[in-house]
Order: sequence, then C-alpha cells, then structure tokens
Amino acid sequence: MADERKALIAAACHFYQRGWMVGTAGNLSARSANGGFWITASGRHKGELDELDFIRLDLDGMVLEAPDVAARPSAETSIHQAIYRCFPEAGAIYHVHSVEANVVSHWAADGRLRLPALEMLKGLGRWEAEPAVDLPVFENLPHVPDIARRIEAQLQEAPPAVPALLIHLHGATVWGPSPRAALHHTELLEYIFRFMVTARMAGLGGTQ
Ligand SMILES: CSC[C@@H](O)[C@@H](O)C(=O)COP(=O)(O)O
Ligand SMILES: [Zn+2]
Repeated sequence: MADERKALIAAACHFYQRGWMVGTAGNLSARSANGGFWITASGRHKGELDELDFIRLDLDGMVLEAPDVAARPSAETSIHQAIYRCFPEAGAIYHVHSVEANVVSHWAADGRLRLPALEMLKGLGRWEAEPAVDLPVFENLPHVPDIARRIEAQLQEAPPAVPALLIHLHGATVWGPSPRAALHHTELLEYIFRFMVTARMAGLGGTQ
C-alpha cells in the first residue's frame, strides 16, 4: 500500500496507544494524491486498522474508492469535509477523544477556550510572546452534519488561532498540511490540555 492510508494507520496506532482513540472512538483523514481524501470507515478499531478500513471520498462525500464494499464512511465525515473546504492547505485531519479534552471543554466560555501561553504553542504556529489563543468550542449536537454546518460557518468567518477545534464533551479535531504535521499538532494540543488539567489539580492559578 503506497498511499496516504499508511500514515493514517500509523497515527491511529499511536493515538490508540495513548488512550485517545479507545473503543473505536475518533477518526482520521488525509487528502489523496489521486483526488479527494481517504477517511476511516465508521466503527473500526483504531488500534488495528488496515487498508480495507478506509474509503476515498470527494469533498461532496461521493465515494471514489471503497476497498471494502461493506464499509461506511465515518459518522463524522461532514466535519472533515467542512475543514477541507475551509482550509485548502489542510492535508490531514485527526479527531481524538482524550479524557483531558473533555475535562477542559468544561472551562470554555462563549464558545471559546483560552489556552495557556505555553512554549508548545510555537509548534502550533504561534510564535509571539505570551500569545492570547482561543480555541473554538462547539456544542455536541446529536446530528453531526449540524455540528459540521456550525463549524464551517464559524471557521469561514474567523479562522482559529491554531489549527484545531474542540467539541464539548466529545473531543478535539486537529489538522495540518500533512499527516505528519497533523500528528505533531495533535500531540501538542493534547499536551496543552494535559497541562491545563494538571495545573488545575495542583491549584495553580492563571493557567487558562
Ligand atoms: C466510541 S463512539 C464515538 C463515535 O460516536 C464518534 O464520536 C467517533 O469519533 C467515531 O465515529 P466513527 O463513525 O467510527 O468515525
Ligand atoms: Zn468523535
């Protein structure tokens, strides 16, 4: 298999081992050199994906390639489509369900979560001193295309300060120009969430 699925399988394994994709949670996609994007099939175990666990779609959701005819695209495909439509430079998108992402989602106000001004933000593209970075936080509506519509409308109007968003009590969605960059961004954001939770538990003030 010499296509983008290889990097997605490796990333899924990595996230699964960190406990960010347990029990089939999460989904991954990458734009394909052959057109459209590969996305994980719905309900697959992310610790043991193989090349049959993906579907290639165009940006409107039309199936371009389905190695397993029984496979259905991720239930959250519409969110990936929204992000690819908003950001032509996004090459891969990872959606993970960590415990920390769900804890910090409680600390959002007015649809935004202020991130602490950690050095790690440089890896997410924020190089200024003491950056004031707000992560957009969306309601976890029962019908996923409704979440996707809100995401697309908001991100078109106001691109986020870092390539990521959070869905309340659900998980983070992170993107980058390549599968490798999206992996780095996901690790960095999850580090920041972990820091926020740890700092709160330690009673440190001014950390979000
Ligand atoms: C463990 S259920 C989680 C799902 O409801 C969903 O949020 C998710 O991330 C995975 O959905 P999937 O359709 O497998 O891509
Ligand atoms: Zn999810």
